Amino acid sequence: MTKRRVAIVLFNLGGPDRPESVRPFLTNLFTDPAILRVPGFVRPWLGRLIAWRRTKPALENYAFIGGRSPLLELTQEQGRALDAALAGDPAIEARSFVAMRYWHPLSDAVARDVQAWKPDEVLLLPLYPQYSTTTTGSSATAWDEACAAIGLSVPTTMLCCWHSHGGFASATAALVRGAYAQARAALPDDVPLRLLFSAHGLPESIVKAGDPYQWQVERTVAAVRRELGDIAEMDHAVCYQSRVTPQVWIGPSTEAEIERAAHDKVALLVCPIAFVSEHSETLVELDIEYREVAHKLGVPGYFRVPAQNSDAGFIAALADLARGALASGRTLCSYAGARQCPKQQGDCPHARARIAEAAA
Ligand SMILES: C=CC1=C(C)c2cc3[nH]c(cc4nc(cc5[nH]c(cc1n2)c(C)c5CCC(=O)O)C(CCC(=O)O)=C4C)c(C)c3C=C
Ligand SMILES: [Fe+2]
Ligand SMILES: [Fe+2]
Repeated sequence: MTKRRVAIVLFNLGGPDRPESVRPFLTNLFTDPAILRVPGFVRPWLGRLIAWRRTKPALENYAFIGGRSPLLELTQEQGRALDAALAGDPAIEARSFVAMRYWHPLSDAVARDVQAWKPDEVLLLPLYPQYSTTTTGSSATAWDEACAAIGLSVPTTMLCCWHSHGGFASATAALVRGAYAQARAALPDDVPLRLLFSAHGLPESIVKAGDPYQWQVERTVAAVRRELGDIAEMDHAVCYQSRVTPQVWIGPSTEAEIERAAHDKVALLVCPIAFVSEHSETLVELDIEYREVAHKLGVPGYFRVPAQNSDAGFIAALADLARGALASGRTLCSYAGARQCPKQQGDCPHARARIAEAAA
């Protein structure tokens, strides 16, 4: 039997590869219409201004981790692990390609690589479990534009979201259990421990406009808690980190939850819930900045659950998602046009479904 050649395109946000890249990376981010929702004629100017103002704090953050983001290497490693997990499949020959949204490798170069590989079909697999117009939606738009520019027209499936996938939830719960055991062993018995699920924040206006991200984050938390076994009932909260604009963002903020923990005299076990790789917002914001805040406020302990990276259970979940999407056959959820998860306020029935070939 001839195997179908499937190009799996892993979407992620991307990060600067050296200090000089920080400003152009931020400019790409803040001039994206999915991020900066102002009239088109204002966006290039305002986006550049915001990027310029953000450059100094961002440089300071990246300086803590060697002046660069580890996101590309970690995503490439996930791709290699996924290819290995799918290697025994009798029906497909899968190869992963990483397409970053705001720094290299960008969609246009990746689309050319995919075209050169001559796939029979393409699977777009965002490394964002929850759909947001600012992340998955924006990457899908960039991908389509890149394909249109070079005439790449191959049947394409997109997994729009996988917030409640069982394998993803159980792999995450296993990481939580491991970190919980270490935290408990380090704490005196009479110090309670609270599990803080910390997700990337979003301006409230974007959620009010129908973005399903926050709803899906809550679904992920519920799915992980179901898998936590005997620690499922432990005190927990969901909060949002990384606010970078003056608008109102969804809350409660992670800082506010740290203050509450100090007041309640409980230790914290922080679980990043919307990132599946380590990067500046886990390694700097969670591990350095918030740890320092917790320490200053007298929180009796501060621990962190590692991001999934290439954890075997997580990669098995990605392989299961990929197989499910490819095997599901019919197009159910066309992302052409709207660029939004089709069922805005509810669960997405199409999360594992085969999605439209934009070019068809
Ligand atoms: C309005 C600004 C931003 C929105 C909205 C936003 C949404 C969003 N982002 C992620 C995941 C990541 N963000 C990362 C970096 C990053 N994000 C913003 C701004 C917004 N993000 C900035 C300015 C930056 C750069 C870093 C900084 O200046 O602090 C990263 C990668 C970082 C790395 O080190 O590689 C990720 C990943 C999600 C999931 C999300 C909404 C759902
Ligand atoms: Fe979806
Ligand atoms: Fe972000």
